[in-house]
Amino acid sequence: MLRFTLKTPLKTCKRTLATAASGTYNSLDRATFTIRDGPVLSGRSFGANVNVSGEAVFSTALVGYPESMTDPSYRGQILVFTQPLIGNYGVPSGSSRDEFGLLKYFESPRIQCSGIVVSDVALKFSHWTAVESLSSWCEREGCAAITDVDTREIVTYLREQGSSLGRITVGEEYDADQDEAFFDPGAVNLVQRVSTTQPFHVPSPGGGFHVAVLDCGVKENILRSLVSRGAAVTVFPYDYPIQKVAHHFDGIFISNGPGDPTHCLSTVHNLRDTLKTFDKPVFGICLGHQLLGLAAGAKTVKLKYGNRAHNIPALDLTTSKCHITSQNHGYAIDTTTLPENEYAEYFVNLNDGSNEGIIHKSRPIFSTQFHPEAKGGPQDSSFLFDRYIELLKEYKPSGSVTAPSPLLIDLLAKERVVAV
Ligand SMILES: NC(=O)CC[C@H](N)C(=O)O
Repeated sequence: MLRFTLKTPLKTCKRTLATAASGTYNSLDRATFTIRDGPVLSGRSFGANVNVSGEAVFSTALVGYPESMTDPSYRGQILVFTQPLIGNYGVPSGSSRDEFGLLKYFESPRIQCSGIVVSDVALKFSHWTAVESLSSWCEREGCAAITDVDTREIVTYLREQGSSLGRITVGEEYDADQDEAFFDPGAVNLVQRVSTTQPFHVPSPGGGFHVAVLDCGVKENILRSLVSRGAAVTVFPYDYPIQKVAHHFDGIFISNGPGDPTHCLSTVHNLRDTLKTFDKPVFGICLGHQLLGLAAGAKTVKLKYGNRAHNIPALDLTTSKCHITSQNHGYAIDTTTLPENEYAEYFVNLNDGSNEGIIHKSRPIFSTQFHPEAKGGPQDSSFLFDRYIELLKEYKPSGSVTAPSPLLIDLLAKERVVAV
């Protein structure tokens, strides 16, 4: 007979009563999840004692809640998980760093979404990396969290009605008069809230390349994907006039980030200016892809309810190979507006036909709507980072020195400098 011994004992969050073992949450405060002009669901609060509102979005990913919740692209959103049981492997340490000095488990130093909605929170957790429960993490970080609601009803509604605003209210009953209290993250520039406020530098051991990263809310694993492959990065605020320094670098990278890309018109302007003369490799991911598209002259559209999952098929139109990809976006490039003389569609989404990438017809410039850094997985498309590194090599003049000078780099911060 097979016998399991748990190496890590099951731990229990502090508010658990005996009833939690039988799957009820009577020990938790009452809470309400409300969709504007939509369903109102009663549940139990297991996070911070705060009322929040924002865009209600759903993710069908089965794993990766710590990574998703710390991904700056989720800023201003209430994340509904379709995976019914969330929290069972707890939360890893937010201060652990890897060999590059980057956050080992989180995608940024804090929880970025405003709230989370789950069907069945696991009040007991077990994992060798876990240091606390999902509940205590949410409580400590000020993230609202509601459980014991039917997430199938929410997702059915969002898929039919499209993107909607939602609210989590703790303790009190829903009050229809508060409708004006719904915060619409699409109406504001969220990138300025998550971008570093000063340039910072992450060296790469043995790195022969130096890439300028435009930080619109960059994930740690994007930086790791670059520095682990030999490209040191200097990360600039999203609206930094990159055209003034681009010639010092071997390539430019444009990061992911929250909200509507048309709020970042200064970045679009700077990129357009840079691309007039910068003839080295450029790579963009998600918001970075959309900003590259806008700089190229294309337009972006808001999708009905977006794509958030870890198993979305994207077809590479240059090879006819399909890759399973990780995604988190609500906007997309309208390929009918892409200037055909310069750019071609690179990848297309096999579920809904939306654009998943663009590629320049004669220059080393490409971008993807999906996430090749994929944290959480799958890592099928990580080869795009290898391709970018190959391009950096190909376009680096032989004998050229990686700049700016080490002296200037020493003066820069070593990690992102966040607005308080
Ligand atoms: N992950 C991202 O970079 C998201 C891009 C953009 N905010 C969108 O929702 O489409």
